[in-house]
Parts: sequence; C-alpha cells; structure tokens
Amino acid sequence: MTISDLDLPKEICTHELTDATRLATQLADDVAGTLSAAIEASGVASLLVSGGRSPIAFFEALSSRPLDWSHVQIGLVDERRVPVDQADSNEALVRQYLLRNQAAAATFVGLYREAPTHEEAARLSGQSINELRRPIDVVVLGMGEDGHTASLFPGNPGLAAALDSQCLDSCVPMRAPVAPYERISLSYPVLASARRRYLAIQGSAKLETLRQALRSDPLQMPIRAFLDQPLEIYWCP
Ligand SMILES: O=C(O)[C@H](O)[C@@H](O)[C@H](O)[C@H](O)COP(=O)(O)O
Repeated sequence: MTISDLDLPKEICTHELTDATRLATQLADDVAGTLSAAIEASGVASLLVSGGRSPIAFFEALSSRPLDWSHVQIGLVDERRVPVDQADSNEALVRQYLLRNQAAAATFVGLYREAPTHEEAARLSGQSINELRRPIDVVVLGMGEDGHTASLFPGNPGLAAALDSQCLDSCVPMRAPVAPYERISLSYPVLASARRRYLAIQGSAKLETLRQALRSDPLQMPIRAFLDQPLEIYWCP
C-alpha cells in the first residue's frame, strides 16, 4: 500500500518519495519556498514544527536553504514539560538540527515555561505563541501510530476542548502515554488556521494509521481533525 491508495479528501495533496532523505529534501524545498513567498508578501514568515525523531533530516535540509531567515519566526507545535537542556526537549532538538547554518538567523519562540502547575505552564506558553505572526504561515505536523499529532493525544480529558474550533486557548496541557508524560500542545484552532499545513510521515504503519483515521473521529484519532481541509502529506516507505 502507498499513500496514493488512500481515499483521501480532494483538499489533500500527497507527495510520495522513495526514501526519507528525498522526503526531507523535497519537503525542505517546499517549506522554504512557502516561507520565502510569505516574506516577499509581508516581510515576515512564521513556521511551527513538530518534535520527535522523523523531522531531524528535514530540519538539517531546511537549515541550509538560502532564504531571509532573519525575517522568519520559528516555533513548536508542542513541547515536553522538561527543561530545554534535556534530551527529550523539542526546543533542544530544534536548536541542534534546525537553528544552524543559514537558519541560525531565525527567531525562535520556545514553548517551555517554568510554572508551578501544568495548567499554568500551558497558559504561559500560550502567551508566547501570541508573539508569533498570525495566522501562522507554515505548520509541519508529525503523527504517532495512535493517530496523535502535536501533543493532541487520545484519551486526554481536555482533548475535546483542545480540538474545538472555538477553543480560545492557544496552548493546552496534555498527557502522553509515554514519557515525558506532561506535554504542552498547541490547540486545534492555532494549527488549523495556518496558511499552509504539512504532514510528514514515513512507513507502512503510519499509512495504516492514516487509513484508520479516515474512518475514525478526532477524539479517537486526533489527526482526523486535519483531514477535512487542505493539507500537504509527504510520505515515504
Ligand atoms: O513531541 C513530539 O513527539 C511530536 O511533536 C509528536 O507529535 C511527533 O510528531 C509524533 O509523535 C511522531 O513522532 P516521530 O516522528 O518520532 O515518529
């Protein structure tokens, strides 16, 4: 099975690449072009990226693209509630692989905030997201095999509110089924309002997850919330 075998809504555009290196390179070209167009149009561009392991090659490729990075704001779609010098930190991942080479000139707005409670940390993170140019120009989502995206995980008491198109909170406290358990996630309205949304996934297991998500609902598989609107899906075996 490949991505072209899925019965996806017509708003979704798919890109099938032969391997992860080609996916990273083509996605970096696409995102760099979109950011350059945004800078051309309004003088600034905002980009939100996901953490995890898959984006590393994409970050490395994008970091070398020649665009006016001094006019680019980079943020995260989610964060683990760990200090930014820890290996599990998405900020640490972005600083190591994306904020280097040409992209070192970009402005990074992190999500991690020290706070006495998970809820207060999410509230403070939401304030930092409001520093970014809105609507966000580019969002690059990942997806877990359970159908989560960002840190919108099934089974969370706050998931329905976070997926509500009227959710007023930019960031929400979430719990992941794997450590580090406490997460901060952007809510559906912030992610869905991005001018251009990408989903980058690899392998047959995630293709099967996407196939199941098409027949599921967002509360069971949160990625489903993003499949009824324009989305560029990059996939390789
Ligand atoms: O903080 C995170 O872990 C990510 O933001 C998360 O949403 C990620 O995109 C998926 O879990 C896929 O992760 P992989 O790319 O490692 O499979």
